[in-house]
Amino acid sequence: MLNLERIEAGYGESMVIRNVHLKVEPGQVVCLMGRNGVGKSTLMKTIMGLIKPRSGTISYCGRDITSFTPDRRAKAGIGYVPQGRDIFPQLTVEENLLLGLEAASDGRKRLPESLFETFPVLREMLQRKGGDLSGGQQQQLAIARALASGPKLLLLDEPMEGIQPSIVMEIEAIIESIKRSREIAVLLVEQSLEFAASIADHYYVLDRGTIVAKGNAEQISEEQVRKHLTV
Ligand SMILES: Nc1ncnc2c1ncn2[C@@H]1O[C@H](COP(=O)(O)OP(=O)(O)OP(=O)(O)O)[C@@H](O)[C@H]1O
Repeated sequence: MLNLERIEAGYGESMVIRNVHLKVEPGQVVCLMGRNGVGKSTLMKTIMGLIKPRSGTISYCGRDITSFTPDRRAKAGIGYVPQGRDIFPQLTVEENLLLGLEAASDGRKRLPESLFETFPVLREMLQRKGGDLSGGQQQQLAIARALASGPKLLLLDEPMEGIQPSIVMEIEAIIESIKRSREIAVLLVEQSLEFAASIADHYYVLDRGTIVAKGNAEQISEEQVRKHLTV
């Protein structure tokens, strides 16, 4: 459903992403791994349309979306949770969630009930300011906001970063439940090899902007980890 071919992207003169080919099939969880600073977030932003690739093509559900604005990509069914969450701290939880609905292509105006089944804590906090939530709750809000519009592909950039261990398990459980439904494909930037190996159908390892390893999650080898993932 998502197909990147020969993607090159960067900032100004500096080229960060080089010749990246990557695929996500419907309902799959695909993990993107790599050390800090190798270009994972840059690649996610390029998929979402926040950075224009210098060359290459991005197709989604058989359509070339390389020239689409981020807004059009969201309407086409791509949800994005950036690194650092990016919720609106001054708005209530409900207002944050309603903003997520703007990307809905089916014109829905109400938050789906299923959202609160997945994130019961958010129902209790609907009138609280986003900024008053804990880090883990903000992350849940950011994921829920991206899911509110009913995307078919969810881009999750390091959702466990900076979150206390007990909440990490909750976020992992949410990603597992998304996977079980097989209705939404997930491209997940993840540092924990253990979680990546347990959840991913496929993985890609990025090193200095290039894909240096890929395969089924059970194929991740000790050697690849040593070479490309440990600092
Ligand atoms: N806005 C920007 N302008 C210029 N260079 C940038 C910008 N954002 C990131 N970079 C550079 O691009 C490279 C890749 O950064 P990126 O954030 O994509 O890496 P990453 O793999 O996601 O790392 P991390 O895990 O630390 O977030 C780094 O060298 C970084 O300094």
